[in-house]
Amino acid sequence: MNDEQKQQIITAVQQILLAVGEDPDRPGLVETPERVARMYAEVFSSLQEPEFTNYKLFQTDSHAEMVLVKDIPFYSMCEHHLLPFFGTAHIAYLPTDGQIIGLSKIARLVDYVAHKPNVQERLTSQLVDELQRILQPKGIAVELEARHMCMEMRGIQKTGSQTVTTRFTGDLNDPVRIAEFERRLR
Ligand SMILES: Nc1nc2c(ncn2[C@@H]2O[C@H](COP(=O)(O)OP(=O)(O)OP(=O)(O)O)[C@@H](O)[C@H]2O)c(=O)[nH]1
Ligand SMILES: [Zn+2]
Repeated sequence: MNDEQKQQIITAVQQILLAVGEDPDRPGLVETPERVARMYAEVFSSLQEPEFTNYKLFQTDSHAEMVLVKDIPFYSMCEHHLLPFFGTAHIAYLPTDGQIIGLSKIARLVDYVAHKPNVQERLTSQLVDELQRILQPKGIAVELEARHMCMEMRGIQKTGSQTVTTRFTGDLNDPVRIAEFERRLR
């Protein structure tokens, strides 16, 4: 995020503080707009990166079984209220011809798709689309479990409710494979 973008956020936050009835000049708040600008630069960092490129692929002899990385924590911002939604991502794929990805890069991909305004369904789809582009695996399974602050601290106020989204593709879009994936998650 460049200085001009940061200044636009600072001005906007000052206006919001005024509009909600606060005094943006009181000591506790004078630095807040700049802090919020730095915070948005961080939580929306992917808007400045048009493509996820930070990954490495490796070749194994012939690993063809399901690779599952589960319980990857993520934090995102709901695009309807700009409030956090957060939880865990579980990601599995079936390698094609032994082609695998560094495990940490799967977690980095989760951060990449999470660091922009989103809805949980699109976050789920984007993970699948990116893995397909990067790995061309024989199949992909993605499950996200998340709590939405827009449903908990306001509005309907359903504290602790969880939203679960899934998407399965290729050879993992099969009842036996899905059951195996779900069994490994529990
Ligand atoms: N499908 C989906 N909906 C979401 C997500 N995050 C927030 N929402 C919903 O987006 C909807 C926005 O509805 P609106 O009626 O426009 O907004 P609202 O008046 O603030 O709605 P309430 O939350 O019901 O008070 C709400 O039902 C939210 O629960 C998400 O990730 N996926
Ligand atoms: Zn919301």
